Amino acid sequence: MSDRVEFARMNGLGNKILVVDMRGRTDRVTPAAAIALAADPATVFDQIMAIHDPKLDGTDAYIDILNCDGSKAQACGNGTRCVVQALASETGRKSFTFQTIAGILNAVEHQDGTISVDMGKPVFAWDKIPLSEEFHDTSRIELQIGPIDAPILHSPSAMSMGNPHAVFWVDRDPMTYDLERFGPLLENHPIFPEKANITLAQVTSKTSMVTRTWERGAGLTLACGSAACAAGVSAARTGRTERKVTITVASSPNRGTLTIDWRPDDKVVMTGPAEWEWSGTVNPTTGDWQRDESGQAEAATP
Ligand SMILES: N[C@@H](CCC[C@H](N)C(=O)O)C(=O)O
Repeated sequence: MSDRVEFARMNGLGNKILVVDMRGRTDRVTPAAAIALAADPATVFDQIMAIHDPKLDGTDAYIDILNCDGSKAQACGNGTRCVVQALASETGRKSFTFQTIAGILNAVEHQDGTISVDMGKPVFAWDKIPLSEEFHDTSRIELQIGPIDAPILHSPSAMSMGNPHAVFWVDRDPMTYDLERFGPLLENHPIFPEKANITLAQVTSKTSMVTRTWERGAGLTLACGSAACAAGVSAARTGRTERKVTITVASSPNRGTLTIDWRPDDKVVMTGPAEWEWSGTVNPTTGDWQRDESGQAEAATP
């Protein structure tokens, strides 16, 4: 087994993704490799999407997801779009089925280059999100930050999109809140035994919202796809919007957008772009890496 594999530096609305090709191997990208790659300014990333051989009939690949702190994640919407773009470019195929620790994901690349991922069904039960306290109604849980009589953020909607999310409803642009300060406090709050991704969501019409996310295991990122799904579903669930919304991700370059459609069959479909930046090789155990000389000119292979 070679000590190096191919990888691509990609992004989904600015969410920094490394797509690592682990097919044909039995080893894994180690947390140590992830931490080393995240510490290098040239390879700094939010999530690694490691593509493995399929484990289940009917699937195209098993995807392992690592945050930049080396922890595992159950879902990564922006990263999944990057994997689709990489594999579509390699194979010419347009639709794929992946297995992750959270379940099966179907995805398709459209004619215009955008990619739709069926992110599965949302989960609202308090012990499945999970929360550490019983809440009959998780669409508005007791949690606040700031002065007790004038909280800055309060009563988020909690849910799982495979991974845990809390969505705080705000009435002005999410960029005007000090999420860098509140994010770590909320991510690590004891109410979230497995921590949580923290999103600020401003509803701007029945079909549009603006979001910004502090990610579990990654901190302030430019975009988070599963958080956009959580915000879209939570907004519809609480009657703030319709079930199909356009989400402007406030922190992404040029305030990019994702479409979130919570379909009648309960599946959440996220649609948006993915972008290849450059390719190289990496040692999945140590994180030692090298950029392809001709990387800029190559097609988007993982
Ligand atoms: N950026 C991702 C979410 C990544 C996982 C998250 N940090 C977690 O630990 O749950 C996305 O686009 O969904």
